[in-house]
Amino acid sequence: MASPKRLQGLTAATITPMTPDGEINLSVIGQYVDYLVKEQGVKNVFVNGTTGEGLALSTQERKQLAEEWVTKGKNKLDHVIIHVGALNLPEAKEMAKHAAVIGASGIAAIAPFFFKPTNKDTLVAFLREIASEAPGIPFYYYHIPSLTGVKIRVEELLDGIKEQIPTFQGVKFSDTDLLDFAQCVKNNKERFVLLYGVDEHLLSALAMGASGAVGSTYNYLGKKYNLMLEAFAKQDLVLAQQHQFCTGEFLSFVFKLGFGVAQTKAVMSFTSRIPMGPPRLPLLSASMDFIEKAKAKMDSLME
Ligand SMILES: CC(=O)N[C@H](C=O)[C@@H](O)[C@H](O)[C@H](O)CO
Ligand SMILES: CC(=O)C(=O)O
Repeated sequence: MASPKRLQGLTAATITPMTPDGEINLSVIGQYVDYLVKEQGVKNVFVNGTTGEGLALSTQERKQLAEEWVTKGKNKLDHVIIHVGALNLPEAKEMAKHAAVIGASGIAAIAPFFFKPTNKDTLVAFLREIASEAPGIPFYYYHIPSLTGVKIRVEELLDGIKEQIPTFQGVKFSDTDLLDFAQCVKNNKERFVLLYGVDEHLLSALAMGASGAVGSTYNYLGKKYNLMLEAFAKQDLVLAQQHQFCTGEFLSFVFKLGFGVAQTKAVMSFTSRIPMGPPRLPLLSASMDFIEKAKAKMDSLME
């Protein structure tokens, strides 16, 4: 699926569907692809990331999911990016190689977060080992310091990275440091794709020059966010704000109830009517109370 087109617009960070007893459920992924494309207008996916509980899955499960997304996305999706980050290099490399073999459009990796890289050079050395297993497809760095604890600034990381990692293509920037993000855009807009990953702040990142966005809420609010991207492209800031405020109202509401990957699975289940199943421990399923309230709020906003 090597796509000549540069990644832009919205990318859904996919949820990993599970059966009621906690096995990965590959059988609904075909339906999931159709839902994203037809109902949300989202044609790019980021598989096995945070939302996909990638770090709670075995390597075998991650490879099966990657294959299913690539297979079912053929001729429907523009980009299938596989997150291959792991705490150990051998498995990360194995998944990178596998992603290339099955025809993924790109790979991404987070920084390892148990033994952490303490400086830019060790992080680049780690990422380079992974990227070199998939020399024919783009590599993206997934920056999510709130979860990895690795706070090396992306501005610094990008300086000279192409010389070290020839397939380096961009960053999924899941942080609220918009100064760091702006510096990345300023220094690299022509060379790299800079994807913003905090959905509720996307409009601010667009103002800073983001190339696109990767996030969990584009699974079920993609249509709204696409309207926002359109309004922004037409320089209709007032309309763009209205769309950001609408999705923001939903998120602000669910944040107060307690919101994370488990709740995202529940919201996607009632929005798409595709059963996403429970999350895997240590995450716990969303409560019935959460589901009822979140659904009522969604219905009131989308009518
Ligand atoms: C921590 C986390 O999961 N971040 C996601 C992507 O990076 C976002 O898409 C959020 O889920 C979203 O912005 C809602 O807070
Ligand atoms: C949100 C996001 O991009 C991820 O789940 O990895």
